[in-house]
Amino acid sequence: MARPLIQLALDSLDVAQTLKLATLAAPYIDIFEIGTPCIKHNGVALVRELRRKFPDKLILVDLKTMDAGEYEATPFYEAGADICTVLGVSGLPTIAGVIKAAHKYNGEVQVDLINVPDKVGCARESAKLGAHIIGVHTGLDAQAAGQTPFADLQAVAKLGLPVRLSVAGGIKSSTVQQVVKAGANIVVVGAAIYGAPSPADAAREIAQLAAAA
Ligand SMILES: O=C([C@H](O)CO)[C@H](O)[C@H](O)COP(=O)(O)O
Repeated sequence: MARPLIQLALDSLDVAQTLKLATLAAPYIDIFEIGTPCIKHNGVALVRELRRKFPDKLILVDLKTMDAGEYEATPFYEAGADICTVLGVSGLPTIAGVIKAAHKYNGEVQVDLINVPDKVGCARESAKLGAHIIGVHTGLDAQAAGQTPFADLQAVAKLGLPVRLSVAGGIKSSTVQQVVKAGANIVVVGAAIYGAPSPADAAREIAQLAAAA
């Protein structure tokens, strides 16, 4: 398997803080995720700014699109996003719309399984439609209620779908190897990096652990 990619979730609303964190962690990060609260607050201009500052990084915009897939995602691909997310619960026509927008800009689509009741079924159908990445995701509120993404990751990985698997939801240095061994190709890390005393050291440690798993 190729080296797992590390995705840093940029979840601050503040642009200066977001750029500072991205700069500190950049040497250890493959994908910058502009988190949902951050993209809602700052909009497409932040995609352009990150693209300009980090021409060699992949940029994922965590739109979590729920409707009007092609219409909503198009300006973000146009601004330089490599990957946009769409909710699995949005349904197949919306997912297909984001895939159509991605094709126009040579981009990719991640279907986020957050709160999807039948995650295995949704992952199968999304892969059939042409989604590139399936995201197994325990959101911040579900994490606060004690949930984790580990069992769902195992269930989706077992399917052996022709897609990359991303995992998000409180991943940290003590769990990164567990998710890579379970089949994650992309490991998303937010709080364990931005909440660490040294985000750069935390990012380096997590990247090294993932590569060694
Ligand atoms: O996607 C996220 C969340 O739903 C807010 O939009 C987080 O960025 C994602 O969960 C990663 O952050 P951590 O769980 O803190 O690692």
